[in-house]
Amino acid sequence: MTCDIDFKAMPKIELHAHLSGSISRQCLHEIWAKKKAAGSTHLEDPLVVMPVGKHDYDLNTFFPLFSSYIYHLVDDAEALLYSTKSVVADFAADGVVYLELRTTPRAMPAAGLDKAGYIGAVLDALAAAEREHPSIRTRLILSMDRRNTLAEAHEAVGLAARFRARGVVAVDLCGDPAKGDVALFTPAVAAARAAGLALTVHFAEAECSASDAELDTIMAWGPDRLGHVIHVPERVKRDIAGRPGIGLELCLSCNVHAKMIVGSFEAHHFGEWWQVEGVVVVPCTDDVGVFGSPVSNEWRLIEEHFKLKKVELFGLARKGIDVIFGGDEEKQRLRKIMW
Ligand SMILES: CNc1ncnc2c1ncn2[C@@H]1O[C@H](COP(=O)(O)O)[C@@H](O)[C@H]1O
Repeated sequence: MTCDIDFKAMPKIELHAHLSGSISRQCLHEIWAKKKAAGSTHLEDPLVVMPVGKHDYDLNTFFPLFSSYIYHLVDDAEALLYSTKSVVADFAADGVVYLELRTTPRAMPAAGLDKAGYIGAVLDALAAAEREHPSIRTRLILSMDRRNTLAEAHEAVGLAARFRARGVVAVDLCGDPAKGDVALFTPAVAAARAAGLALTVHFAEAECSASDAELDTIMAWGPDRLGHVIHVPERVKRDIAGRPGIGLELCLSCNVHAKMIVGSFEAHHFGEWWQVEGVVVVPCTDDVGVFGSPVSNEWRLIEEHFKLKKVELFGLARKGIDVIFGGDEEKQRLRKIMW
């Protein structure tokens, strides 16, 4: 028997959403159609490149979507503004009342935007979207990419510090888990901490990124939140559970569709973590534009596969407020909205 919750109407928070991966195919198509009509793109229609209903991207086919397609399509200020506003509108329509988007600073030479210009434009778009959708508040996290050099990582941290007053709250480490050595980023993480920024890190996403050395390095950074948290040995699980207040951003549909876990939803480690004392589990979408499951559907899947009762679902959703990076005032606003 299922409970009768309207998961779309339920006020929700979303803390792990990559901007470029959250753009809907329809929005990408609209951007493409406009460019095509103006004769300014030779790219194929996104609805051909990423057919509607196709969500089975694995880690080998997923990352190239950005470098070989989406970044070439969303490559100017107009497309960036349009797509960012569309992402926020989609989350707001899905009942999200607080959204932390994350993005990797990237220059857009065709638009004359350097990395700072890119972040400024994203923040402008978030502010405009909030004016159009007053139910939702947004913050921005800047991602360091595992393929970055240390200098590039420092640049991302510097931008995060520079744009703090405009709503950048944290830094993230993301990117292809098969690439890079996270130990390289320790000085950049220290700089982020010194600047008062929060820290969230993609953690044990793939077997190849779950070596003892990598997990120990990341845990030594003292992350506020961890993303994915899949290939975690018992020893490290105990370490996580021994850090009260740590947030776990778990992305069920992403992990299932990308075959990052063995088995389907009922095998997801959400089932293992959601009741662990002190740990705050927050269901997130990761890349709703690619994996196609809005956060309302992630909650529905949780209800379906883990049989949480209504009071448990609402309690879990509200608990997520404790681990947002948006500050006390925002937490208070959310506690009023979320029962
Ligand atoms: C399987 N889940 C994931 N694991 C690791 N990194 C991911 C990711 N999903 C997205 N990204 C990272 O986010 C970038 C796209 O958004 P932005 O251009 O930054 O807005 C991707 O290039 C990748 O580095």
